[in-house]
Amino acid sequence: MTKSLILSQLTKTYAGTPALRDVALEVAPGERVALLGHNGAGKSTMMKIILGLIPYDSGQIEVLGAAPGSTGARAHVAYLPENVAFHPALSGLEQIRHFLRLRGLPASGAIDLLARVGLADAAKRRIGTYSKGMRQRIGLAQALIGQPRLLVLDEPTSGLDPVSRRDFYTLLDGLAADGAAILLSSHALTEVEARTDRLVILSQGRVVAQGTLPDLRRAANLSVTLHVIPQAGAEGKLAAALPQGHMNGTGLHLDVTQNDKLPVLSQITALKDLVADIEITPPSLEDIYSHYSRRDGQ
Ligand SMILES: Nc1ncnc2c1ncn2[C@@H]1O[C@H](COP(=O)(O)OP(=O)(O)OP(=O)(O)O)[C@@H](O)[C@H]1O
Repeated sequence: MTKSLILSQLTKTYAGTPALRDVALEVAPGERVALLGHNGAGKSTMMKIILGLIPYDSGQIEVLGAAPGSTGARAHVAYLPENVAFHPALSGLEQIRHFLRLRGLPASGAIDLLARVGLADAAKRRIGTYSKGMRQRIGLAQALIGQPRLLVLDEPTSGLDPVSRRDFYTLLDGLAADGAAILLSSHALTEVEARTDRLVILSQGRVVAQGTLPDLRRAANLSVTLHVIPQAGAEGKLAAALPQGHMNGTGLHLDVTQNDKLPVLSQITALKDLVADIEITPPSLEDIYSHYSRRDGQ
């Protein structure tokens, strides 16, 4: 399948300070990819290069089979910047009509776009009276103009409440199901874990990990937490049988490596007269993210 976005060996330096180093990344049609990274990791720089807003030093980049910023690429790429700013005196409807006219499209499509982002009722109110989440949704309506085939979204859910976030991801699911490729940056690890297909972790301008969450979890080989809840009165015997753990208020806590997980679990199951229950907690995305960021000297 032809990829919607291909970056290879992409390098960018600002006045001697490297912002992207040898970055390789591909996004396929219908794929939702989350770009994660600490402040200053290079996420916005990568997005601006994809949009053709700033030049890069070396490497290759193909956006929908064309050069970034070329007419061919721009016709089908949508961008939602981190801080969207609109004219406060215009209503939502006037603003979207204006964007449609700029793209040479009929202004009559504005109300449908506003309805898709849940702003139909507020369409005639001035943007100056909108909440931050509503302004973000105007930005999203603007990004949906012209049925884009690649969406580049810089922290699109920052400032949105939980219900608006869920609605936003539902909208993205529909776009991806129709074949749009989506690249979004975020610091909200839990939500991207659930709502995207692949994670790319940038650290100091380098891609330090990419894959599905299970891929990253396996590669990071972080420990799994086991919480063993003793039968009433069996706390002492359980602690003696599993000296590698430590007792806390509700049970015995053990951190085990992936390799030790099954042997330790069978050791615990053999103690069934002492054990009431076991809870197994795999490493979270936060743990995995810190692991890769630390590995790169953070
Ligand atoms: N115009 C610029 N001139 C000089 N340095 C810049 C410029 N823009 C970005 N940088 C530097 O490039 C690096 C990458 O910045 P970038 O904004 O791409 O990071 P980011 O991952 O988007 O960060 P954040 O999560 O804070 O938005 C940082 O060290 C930043 O200081």
